[in-house]
Amino acid sequence: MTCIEARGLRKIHRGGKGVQGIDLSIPSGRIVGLIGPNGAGKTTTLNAILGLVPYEGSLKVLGRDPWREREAMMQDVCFIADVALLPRWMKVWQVLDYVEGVHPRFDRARAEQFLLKTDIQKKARVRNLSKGMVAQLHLALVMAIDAKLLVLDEPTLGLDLLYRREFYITLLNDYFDHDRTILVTTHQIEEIEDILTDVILIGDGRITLQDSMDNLAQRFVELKPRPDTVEAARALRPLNERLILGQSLMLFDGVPQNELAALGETRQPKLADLFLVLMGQSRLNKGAVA
Ligand SMILES: Nc1ncnc2c1ncn2[C@@H]1O[C@H](COP(=O)(O)OP(=O)(O)OP(=O)(O)O)[C@@H](O)[C@H]1O
Repeated sequence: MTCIEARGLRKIHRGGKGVQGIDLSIPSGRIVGLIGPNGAGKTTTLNAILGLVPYEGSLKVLGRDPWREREAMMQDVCFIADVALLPRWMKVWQVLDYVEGVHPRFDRARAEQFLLKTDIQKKARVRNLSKGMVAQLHLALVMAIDAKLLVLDEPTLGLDLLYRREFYITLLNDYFDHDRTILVTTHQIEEIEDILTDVILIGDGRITLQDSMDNLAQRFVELKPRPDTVEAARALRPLNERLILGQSLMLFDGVPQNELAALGETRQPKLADLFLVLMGQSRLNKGAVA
């Protein structure tokens, strides 16, 4: 089943920036990273998916139109924004009471069970919790909601490395299953690349790449050619070549791995390196057109 389907999705803000007409197809049961530089259009895309802004084009989330059927759609959707905003004056047990009161799919016992694994006291006020604890509390609330789609916009912003790691591990172990879909944006690509099943790269409101991590691993190969094979490797038209300590490192798209292995050392590129090359290229192409 398809979780999110967009055709020609367009949301232009005053000033001309925004999302310039994108196609998306996200099947259920995937963990998808929406990745792009500052101002790329990630939050605008998420806002359209969450039915928070009107848009042009067609968009279906869990079979519904988010703008016209937001209330029904949100019964199956959960969202964590980049700032874990919880009322600072509330005590933790009051937060639990509140969510229990407003969300039909909230399992309070499950949230409390999760909180037991943290240092968060139920009688503590939100304002006295550390940033990491607020994120843990937020996560406890979200994980106790039986949603089909979880949308996370920079969920670990401002957290230290330990909290960030714990956040994703908990999410994977205690929340994700194959009926659920997670859509996450983050600038910390290295930290999520191992948990993603799919990647969407977005830049200047346009999609540069949309593929599964498995396909990316097949498609893209990094090669450190031997000195005597550098020219032969260049003839295979790498997407990019850079020098590391005087040695050439090339990135290829769609050249068979065994062909490249004959020319030197090959490895799978890190998502962050792929991002830098593809985003750099889309900027260069834009420059060429302009
Ligand atoms: N309400 C608005 N009015 C005018 N321009 C806006 C508005 N919201 C966003 N923009 C512009 O649209 C573009 C996309 O913004 P968006 O917030 O979607 O990017 P983003 O990829 O989430 O960026 P970041 O990683 O910095 O959060 C940016 O150039 C931004 O300045």
